Amino acid sequence: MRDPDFWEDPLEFKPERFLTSSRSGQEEERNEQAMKYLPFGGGRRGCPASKLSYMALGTTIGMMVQCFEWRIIGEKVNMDDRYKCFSKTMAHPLTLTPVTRLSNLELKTLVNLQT
Ligand code: HEM
Repeated sequence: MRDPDFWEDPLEFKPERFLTSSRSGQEEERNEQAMKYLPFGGGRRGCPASKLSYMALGTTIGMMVQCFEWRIIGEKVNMDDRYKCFSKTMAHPLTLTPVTRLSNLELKTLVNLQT
């Protein structure tokens, strides 16, 4: 994932690196980018729910951050990784404890708004 042969500044958080131009003549660049980032697989057996998931992810992550403080064990997250089958995974699985930021009343209101 963080291989400098494939990524410029591999250790920097740069989500804009996945933005591609929609202008014609950039198809090769778009295809290359598409093969670098494959959270939903690709081709005929790629995830059929990728668009649904992208829509849900923003809300889900937003609520996780807004409603909970995520406590870790220790001072900082160990980002070492290792290969597991075909993909990389965390060498030391992350354990988090969610601590609500909201009062019970606020939580109930939020749940009611969503149903
Ligand atoms: C963040 C959420 C999700 C991720 C990261 C994800 C990722 C994946 C990946 C990597 C594959 C294998 C693709 C391949 O072999 O090339 C896959 C397949 C599949 N996913 Fe998802 N998926 C997500 C959500 C969902 C949801 C919400 C559904 C259903 C509502 C779903 C339904 C499927 C199905 C049916 C397949 C099998 C497609 C096939 O074999 O033809 N996925 N998904």
